[in-house]
Amino acid sequence: MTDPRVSAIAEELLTARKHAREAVTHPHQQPALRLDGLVRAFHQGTRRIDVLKGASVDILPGQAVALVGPSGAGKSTLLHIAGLLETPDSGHVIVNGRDCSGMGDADRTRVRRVEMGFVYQFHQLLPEFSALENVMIPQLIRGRSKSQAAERARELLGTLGLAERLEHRPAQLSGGEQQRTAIARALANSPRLILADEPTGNLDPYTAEHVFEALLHLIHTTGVAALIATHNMDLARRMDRVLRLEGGALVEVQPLGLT
Ligand SMILES: Nc1ncnc2c1ncn2[C@@H]1O[C@H](COP(=O)(O)OP(=O)(O)OP(=O)(O)O)[C@@H](O)[C@H]1O
Repeated sequence: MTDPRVSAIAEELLTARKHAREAVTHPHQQPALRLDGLVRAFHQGTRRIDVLKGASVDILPGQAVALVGPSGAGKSTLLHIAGLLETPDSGHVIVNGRDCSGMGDADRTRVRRVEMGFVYQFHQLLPEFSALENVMIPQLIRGRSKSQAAERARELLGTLGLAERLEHRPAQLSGGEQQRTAIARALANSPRLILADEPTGNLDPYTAEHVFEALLHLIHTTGVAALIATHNMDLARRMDRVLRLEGGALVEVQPLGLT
C-alpha cells in the first residue's frame, strides 16, 4: 500500500502542476520574465552567426519551463541575456514588469541579486565554506542578519534533504548534495525567477532524478518561475511547458509530444 504521506505529496505536486499549466491559459498574472523579440548575432572574422532572431516568451510565477534545442541552438546565449549577463543586439528583457534593457551595470546587478537565482551544471560553491555558509552568503550580501540567514539556510537545506550535511564543505558532499546546496543557494533570497543551465547535466541519472524532483518541488511550492535549459527530454517533458529554440526563435511544444 502507498504511504499516505507519499500520496499527499503526489497530490500536492499534481495540483501545483495543474495550476501552473492553467496559468498559461489565464495570462492575467504579470509574467516573472518576459523576453520580447531578442536578437543576438556573433561575429567571427568575416562570418556572422545569427543565434537569436526574435525570441519571445512570457513565463508566469510558479511555472517550470524547459528550454530545449540542439547543441549550438543558443540556449546558453538566451539564458545569459535573460540573466542580464549579456545584452541583446535588440529586444527587451522584462523582469517582474520592469524593462531591464536600458539599465546600467549597477541596476542590472541589483535586479540579478534581488530577483534572480542561478543554477549551473557545475555548482560553483565556495570550497572553503560549509553548505550552510554557502547558502547564507548571498543573504548576508543582501543585508540579512547572520541569525536570519542561518535560519533560512537551515530551512532550505532541510527541505532539500540536507539537514545532516549543514557543516560539510563542498568536497565532503556528493555531487547530488552539492547540486542541492546550489539550488538552496539560488533560492536563498526568495527570487522571483530561477535560471538554470543543465542543472543536472553532470550527475548520474539516479542522482539527477532526485535533484530534479527537489527543484521541481520547490518551484511548485514557492511559486518561483524557472527557465531550465536541458538536453534531457525525460526531464523536459515533466515540466509545465517546453520551449524549443528553432531557427533563433522560441517555439512552444507539447511536453508529451517530445522526442
Ligand atoms: N562569444 C561568442 N563568440 C562567438 N560565437 C559564440 C559566442 N558565444 C556563443 N557563440 C556561438 O553561438 C551559438 C550558440 O551558442 P550557445 O552556447 O548559446 O548554444 P547552446 O544551445 O547553449 O549549446 P549547447 O547545448 O552545446 O550548450 C554557437 O554556434 C556558438 O558557437
